[in-house]
Amino acid sequence: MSFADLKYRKREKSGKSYVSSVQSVLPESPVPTSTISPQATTRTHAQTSLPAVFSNDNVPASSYNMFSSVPRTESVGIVTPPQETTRMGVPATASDRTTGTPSHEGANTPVTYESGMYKSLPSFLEIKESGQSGRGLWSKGSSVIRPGTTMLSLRPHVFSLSSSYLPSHCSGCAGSPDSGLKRCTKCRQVWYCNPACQNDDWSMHKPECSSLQNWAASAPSDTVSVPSDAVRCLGRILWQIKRKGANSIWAKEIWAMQSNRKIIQLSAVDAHTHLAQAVVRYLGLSSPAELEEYGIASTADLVDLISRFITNTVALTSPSLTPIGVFVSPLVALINHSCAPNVVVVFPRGQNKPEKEPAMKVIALKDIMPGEEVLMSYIDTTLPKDLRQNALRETYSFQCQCRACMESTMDVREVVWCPRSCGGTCSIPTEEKRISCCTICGAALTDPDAIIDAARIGQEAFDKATNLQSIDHHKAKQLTSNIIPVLISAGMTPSTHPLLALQKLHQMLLLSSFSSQLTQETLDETIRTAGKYSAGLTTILTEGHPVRAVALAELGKLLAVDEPYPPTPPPKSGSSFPPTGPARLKAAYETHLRARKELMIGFGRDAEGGEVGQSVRSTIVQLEKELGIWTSGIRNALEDVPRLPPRPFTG
Ligand SMILES: C[S@@+](CC[C@H](N)C(=O)[O-])C[C@H]1O[C@@H](n2cnc3c(N)ncnc32)[C@H](O)[C@@H]1O
Repeated sequence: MSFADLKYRKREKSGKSYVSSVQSVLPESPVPTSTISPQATTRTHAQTSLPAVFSNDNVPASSYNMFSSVPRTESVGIVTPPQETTRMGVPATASDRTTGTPSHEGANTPVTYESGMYKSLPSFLEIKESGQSGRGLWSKGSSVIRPGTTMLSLRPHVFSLSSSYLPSHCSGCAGSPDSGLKRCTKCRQVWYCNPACQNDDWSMHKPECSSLQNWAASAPSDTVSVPSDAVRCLGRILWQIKRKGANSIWAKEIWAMQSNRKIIQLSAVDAHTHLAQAVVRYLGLSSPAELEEYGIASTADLVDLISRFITNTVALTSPSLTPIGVFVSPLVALINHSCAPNVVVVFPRGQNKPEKEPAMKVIALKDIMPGEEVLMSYIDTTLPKDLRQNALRETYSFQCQCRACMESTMDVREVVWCPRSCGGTCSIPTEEKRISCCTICGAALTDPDAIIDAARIGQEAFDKATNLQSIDHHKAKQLTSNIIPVLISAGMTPSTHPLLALQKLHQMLLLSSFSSQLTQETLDETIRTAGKYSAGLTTILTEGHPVRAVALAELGKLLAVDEPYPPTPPPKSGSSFPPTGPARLKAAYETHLRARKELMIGFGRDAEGGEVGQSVRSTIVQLEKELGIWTSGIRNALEDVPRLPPRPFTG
C-alpha cells in the first residue's frame, strides 16, 4: 500500500488523514497539505548478511579538491539558506521549548548528564541553563581557553551524505579517497572505502539498504531515486532507536535535544509535514501505529522528533568546508547561537584512522574566559543582520539578541565607500533611511536611489545565478561577470552583501571552467576575484575563522598555479594584482604562510590545521625550494657576469 493509499483509507475510516493529524499537532496550521507522489512502499524484511559491496562497477571517487564548493540544496537545519519571510510566530521563551522523552511508556526516565555521550565533556566545560536560550555549554575552571584549542572531539551520533556526494564519499567514514570506493551491490546507492568502513556502518545500513531499494523502485524519475539527506538521516535515527531500544542511552540522548514543536513558524509547517510524510514512506510503514516500535507512540512524538532534528542538525562538511551532508550530535546540539561566535564545528581529517572518522571537532576561535558561554553560529555570519535574523526565526524559532545583532554601529556587511573617496564608509541607504553620511568626513551620499537599486538587482542576480549554476554554467558566469562591476561602481566595499557572496560564486564558476588551455586572463581574473573575496572575509570574520583560512589557502593555491606561457601583458586598466614571475611566486608563498597560521586556529592546532593545513604546509616547502632556486639562480647569474677589465687609458 502506498502512503497516498494510506491517506485515502484513513479518511474513509475516520474522516481524518494521517497527514492532517501531523498538521493538527503543529501550532495553528492553516497551510494546506501538499500531496506527495504516490509510490508503493511495501514493508521489507531486514537482511541478515552484508551485501557484497565490492562489485566491478565502481564509480571513481572525486579527488581532493580544495576549490570544490557547492551550495547545499537538499537539507534542513543550520545550513538552510535564509529566506525573506514575514514573521508569524513569537520569540521563544524557555517554557515554549521542550526537551526530554517522548510521551509513550517505557522511555520516560530522563538521560542524566553523567551518562553516555555526556561523559566525553572535558573538565573545563559544563552544561548550564539560561533564561534566554535554555541549556548551553559554558566554560568552567580557572583557565582561559585559547584560539585553536580543540574543545570537543567525537563522532556524530548519526550522519547522512547529501545525494550528490553519495558516489564520491564513503558512507562509513565520510572520506573521499582518490580512488577505490566500492558500492553496495544491493541498493547500489551507497559507497564504502573498504570492508572495515562497510562493517562499521552495517547496523545503520542494513535496514536502510532495503528502504533505498524500495524508494528507487517506486521513484518516478532518476533524479529523485534517493531520498534527501534529511529523510535518510531521520531514517537512520529511527532504525537505531529500534535496534538499541527506546530506553537506551543513545535514544534518550536524541530525545534530550530541544524540540520547538510548539513554536514552529507557520512558514516552516509545510517543511515539517513533508519531512514527516517522506520519513513514514521511506520506512515502508503501512500504518502510523507501526511507528511504536521506533519509540514513537503518537503523531505528536513524530512531529517532536522532526522538530528536534531540524532544530539540532548541523552541516557535515569536507575538510575544505564544502557542505556534504548533515549530522546530529546531541552534545554539539547543546551549543547556543551567536552571530559573533567563539567556537566553530569542523571536520579537519588528516589525522585519524578511518574508523575514527568522521571526527567532528569544536574549536575555540577566540579567548574564552572561565564562566563564559560557548557559542557557535547556526547561520552564515557574512549575511547582514536582517537576513541572519530571518533565517534564525524561520529554522530555530528565536529572535537573536547577540552582540552583533544588538550593536548600533555601522555594519561592514552593508556599506559603500565615501562619495568623496576619503577612505571612510557610509551605511547602505534603505527606503526607510535614505540619508547616509561618511563615518570620517561626514559627506552625504548624493544618489541613494542608485545604491538601493544596485543592492536590489545585485540580490536578484545572485539568486538567479545560484539557481542557474548547475543548469547553465555559462549563463550563471555571465550574470556574475556583469553584475559585479555594477555593484563595485555603486561603491560597495568587498565585505558588503551581496557583493561578497557574488565574488565567491564568481570565483567558483571561474574555477569550474578551468581547462588545460587556461589563459592568463582567466587565471588572473580568478586570482583577483579570490583576492577580493578573501579581503571581504578578512573584514568580517575573526582571524583564524576556518572560512577565512580556507579562502586564503585557495588564493595562495591560485597564485602558485604555473602562469600560462607565453605570458600576456597586464590589463591596460593598470591593476598591479596579481604580479607575474618571481613576484607572483613570492605572493603565493606569503599567502600560504598566512593561510597556514589561520588554518592552525580554525581547524585546531592538534590537527595541524587538518587536511587543508597539512596540504598547505607541503606546498610551503615546495615554494621555499622554488623560491630558493630563483634566488640562487639570480645570485649565480649576477656572480657569473664577467667582470670587464679596466678600460685602457687612451689619452
Ligand atoms: C541547537 S539548540 C541549542 C540548545 C538548546 N538551548 C537546548 O536547551 O537544548 C537550538 C535552540 O536553542 C535556542 N537558542 C539557541 N541560541 C539562542 C540564542 N542566542 N537566543 C535565544 N535562544 C537560543 C533556540 O530555541 C534554538 O532553537
